[in-house]
Amino acid sequence: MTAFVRPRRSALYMPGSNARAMEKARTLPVDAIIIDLEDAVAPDAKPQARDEVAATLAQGGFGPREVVVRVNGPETPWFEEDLACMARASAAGAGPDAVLIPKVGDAETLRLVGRRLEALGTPAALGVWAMIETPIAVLRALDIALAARDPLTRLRVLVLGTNDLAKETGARILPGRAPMQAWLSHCVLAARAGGAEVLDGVWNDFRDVAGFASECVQAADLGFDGKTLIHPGQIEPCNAAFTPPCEEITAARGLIELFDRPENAAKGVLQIEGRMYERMHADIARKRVALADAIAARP
Ligand SMILES: CC(C)(COP(=O)(O)OP(=O)(O)OC[C@H]1O[C@@H](n2cnc3c(N)ncnc32)[C@H](O)[C@@H]1OP(=O)(O)O)[C@@H](O)C(=O)NCCC(=O)NCCSC(=O)C[C@H](O)C(=O)O
Ligand SMILES: [Mg+2]
Repeated sequence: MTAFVRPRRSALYMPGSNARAMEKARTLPVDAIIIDLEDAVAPDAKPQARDEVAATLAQGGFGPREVVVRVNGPETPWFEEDLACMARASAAGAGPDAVLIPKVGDAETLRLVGRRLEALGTPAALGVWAMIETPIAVLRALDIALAARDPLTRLRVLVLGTNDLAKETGARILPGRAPMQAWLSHCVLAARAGGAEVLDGVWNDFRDVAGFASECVQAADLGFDGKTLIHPGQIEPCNAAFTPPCEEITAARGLIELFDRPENAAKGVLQIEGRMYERMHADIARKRVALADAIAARP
């Protein structure tokens, strides 16, 4: 049986106070949208934005796009009502697919969120994503990611917050991201160890499409499942970088077929045109084919 694959190549943030952006999101070729109630919404506008987001969710119309709402953090005065509002929407069948918790500092925070969701009677379909965007979160990334194994936490995806990381550490945001590469790779490793997916941070200079495209390729090379975005102009280069190329998928199907042949049933290793392939390469090929098929099945 093939596991269900949900492409998360591109996840576009938009302020929960921007009705035009949320309307536009219904037509954009993006895999996920992240409606923000945290940093993109000014403190005085938060209660109204929360109501508008609930109304937008009730209208629906997002099709296959995964819908995520970034709530304010547990230490803020808005958290309880943000979470309660999403729990009510979810119970009414009009909730997001997940809530994104900002500035998660430890696994206990995720258990606290899980317990609140349970207490609010939130359907199990509502998942949790966690932002890794503080020095302590990067240092504890493994512990946080391992929380994905505890069903109480509902944790599915880690999301890097590279702007907050730059703010907290003093590291510069440079092309190629040398100052942050070790942290990025550490978070990818942690996510894989815990069984969560992991999305890269945003590229702020949204008019620089070439620079953005090369950062997407870097993120895919590092092992991220996708990247978070701030502008619709970033969607297509991002999807392109995280979509397995046709030639790769043709070769992957060939490799799977070769290992599946009866005459190769007892073989652990094959050579094709001077290159070694083990069964682990067929496993990688199966994953890539499953992702490509899931992308191709999108409307
Ligand atoms: C950055 C922006 C403020 C720029 O907006 P704008 O000046 O309106 O751009 P354009 O004129 O080029 O927009 C063209 C059309 O596209 C629509 N649009 C723009 N952005 C979005 C969007 N994000 N989602 C959906 N639609 C969008 C405009 O409405 C225009 O449409 P039309 O009317 O048809 O012409 C803006 O892009 C923006 O607000 N971006 C998101 C900002 C945000 O959410 N920031 C918070 C998350 S990022 C973060 O916090 C990262 C993390 O926590 C960390 O620490 O790193
Ligand atoms: Mg942030």
